[in-house]
Amino acid sequence: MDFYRSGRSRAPSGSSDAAPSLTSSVELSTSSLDTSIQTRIFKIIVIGDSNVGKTCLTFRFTGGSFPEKTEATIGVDFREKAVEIEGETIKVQVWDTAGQERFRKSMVEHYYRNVHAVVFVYDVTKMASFRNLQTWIEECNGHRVSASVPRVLVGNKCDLVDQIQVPSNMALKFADSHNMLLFETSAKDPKESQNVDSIFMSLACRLKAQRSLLYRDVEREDGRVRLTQETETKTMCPC
Ligand SMILES: Nc1nc2c(ncn2[C@@H]2O[C@H](COP(=O)(O)OP(=O)(O)OP(=O)(O)O)[C@@H](O)[C@H]2O)c(=O)[nH]1
Ligand SMILES: [Mg+2]
Repeated sequence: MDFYRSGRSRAPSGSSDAAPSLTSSVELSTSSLDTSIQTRIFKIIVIGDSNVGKTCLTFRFTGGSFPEKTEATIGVDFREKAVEIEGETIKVQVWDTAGQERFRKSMVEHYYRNVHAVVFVYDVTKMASFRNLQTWIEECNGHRVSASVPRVLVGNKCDLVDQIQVPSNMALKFADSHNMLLFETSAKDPKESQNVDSIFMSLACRLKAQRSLLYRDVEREDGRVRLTQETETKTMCPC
């Protein structure tokens, strides 16, 4: 699994296609070293039926508020947030995908390419959105997303307590059977904002712990450096 790093001249709109993987040995000038190893980027996609609240959840995490008004997402919207984990600043790049088939079909390949983690969302007040999770999971599996890519399940709109259709124990059973953590939350309720944050933070922590690219053996010669990439498993995480 490769992790993107910012400072390598790729905007979110460049998508994973434009984001070349790091090779095992990279030569950079000293001046570009600072920017190239500054920030790792984790690509997290948010998937689920239209209207379940994907845009609102990603907005809550990256912007800290609930959007007054949303429209159906067309293609994908990118939102980013820099988070600090164990002293390392990591950029969480959230791909807010479209739930409507007609707005997503040309983009699906891009969603799954080089994805680092997947957030499946359903609406706790709409049983159909929960039942459809199976289809979303099949789509994800159909795009050869590795089993090592962490996945979580999110039941949104818990503030609508009188309208809940999906019981927690049913959701928990489903999550367990797919080896996912379950978060029940609300993008709308400000008291739930920490819970929304923890969806993405738990993934970022897992990704950081799972595999870490380390740069070692920095050789400085005539203002140039050689970086050697290593992969290491880490277990420490503050989350
Ligand atoms: N009560 C309540 N409403 C919510 C919550 N989250 C989202 N909504 C509302 O649900 C509707 C759909 O939200 P979006 O975030 O646009 O849904 P989406 O999943 O992004 O939809 P697509 O872009 O079409 O896939 C909007 O009217 C939101 O205001 C929530 O936590 N509670
Ligand atoms: Mg949306």
